[in-house]
Amino acid sequence: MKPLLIKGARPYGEEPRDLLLRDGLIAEGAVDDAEVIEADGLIALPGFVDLHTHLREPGREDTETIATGSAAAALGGYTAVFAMANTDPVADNAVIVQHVARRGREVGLVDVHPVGAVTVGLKGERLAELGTMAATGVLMFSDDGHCVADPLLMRRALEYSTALDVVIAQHAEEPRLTEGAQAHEGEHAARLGLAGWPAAAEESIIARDCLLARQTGARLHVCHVSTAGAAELIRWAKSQGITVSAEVTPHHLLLDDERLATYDPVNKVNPPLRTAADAKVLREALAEGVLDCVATDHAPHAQQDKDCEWSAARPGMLGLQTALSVVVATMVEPGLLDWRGVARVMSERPAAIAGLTDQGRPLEAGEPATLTLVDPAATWTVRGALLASIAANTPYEGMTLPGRVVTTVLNGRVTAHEGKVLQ
Ligand SMILES: NC(=O)N[C@@H](CC(=O)O)C(=O)O
Repeated sequence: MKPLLIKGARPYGEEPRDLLLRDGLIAEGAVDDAEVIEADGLIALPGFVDLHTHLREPGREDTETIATGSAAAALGGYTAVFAMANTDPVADNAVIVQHVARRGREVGLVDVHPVGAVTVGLKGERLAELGTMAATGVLMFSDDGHCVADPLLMRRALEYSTALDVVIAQHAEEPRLTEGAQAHEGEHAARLGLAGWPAAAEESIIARDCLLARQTGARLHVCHVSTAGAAELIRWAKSQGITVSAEVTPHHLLLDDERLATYDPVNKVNPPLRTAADAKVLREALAEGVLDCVATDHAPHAQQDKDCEWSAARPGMLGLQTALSVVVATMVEPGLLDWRGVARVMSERPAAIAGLTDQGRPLEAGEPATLTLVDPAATWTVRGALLASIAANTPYEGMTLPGRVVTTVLNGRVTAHEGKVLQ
């Protein structure tokens, strides 16, 4: 691999500096034979880490594969993704998680970390073999798409996780409170006659799980926090020294339940789009560090599962290629985060939460050459059909968003450059 010289990029948006990438690392000094990327005006950040991606393989390769999802990730500036376990078959055993990891390595565009299921078949009845999966390198377990609703099962999972030194990521949704739920329980759902998904369904599980994390000393991670009350609970738990971390999705930062008026199922997602007041609190909580990181919850769905009546549509939205731009629009442009802050919420914190040691590293000599170049001045118009995912269910269709990922580098190798994936 030839050395690569990135000329004039601004690490973390600060003073321009040349970055020499050699043998997979950021190096000191200069070389004559380096390939050059002119990066005047571009911002260099550590490669993004997504703790919450649905890659759909095995089982729904008609909507996404590990190859197409990895391409979308690289184009979105990501260098590592955590692939959720709600595949078919479910990733609840060593064979499936090893298969996902191996396919990720074969594709080679992004580090693919399989998430193991907490319970067998995501059924919430008995624990999956967490230890066997952890022995293959699984760092995070989640029944995402489903809540581990049984408090005793959740307690046991947290207890095992401490011995295995892994994270349990909870999809916080008390199922009895969301039976038949279609949208955030509030004014807009009421007007459309859609059954409500109350904030308390999310918040009651978060409160319970924080108490269980305190009891067990485990590392609890809360997926896709979507309400103001949930952010308050996380704030309280952290103030008590409970080891809890939390993510927020780009769509919950930008969009709200006024979108329901369109009656377009592209806006159907789990947890649902909440109120504008919730979104504002989430942005502030992310800026403050109460919420640790941004995670996409990239959830590709087939056209027939989205272009149908609301109640029949599957919940979920694409997110990998639009995440950075939505973070720029919601956090950077309003002055809530600077580029150091973007590095924190998109890369450093998610890497630390999962326990990755080769991602989210400082842009300094001797560190892995794993980084993303962003053009802060560019804008682009989102077209679902042009995204790398097989599915096209983006809620940002036709929107012009600020900030564009120009180049992604994983261990010294360019994986995406100017909108093209480089294998
Ligand atoms: N987040 C979503 O809206 N969808 C997720 C699973 C889920 O959480 O329902 C999916 O896998 O499609």
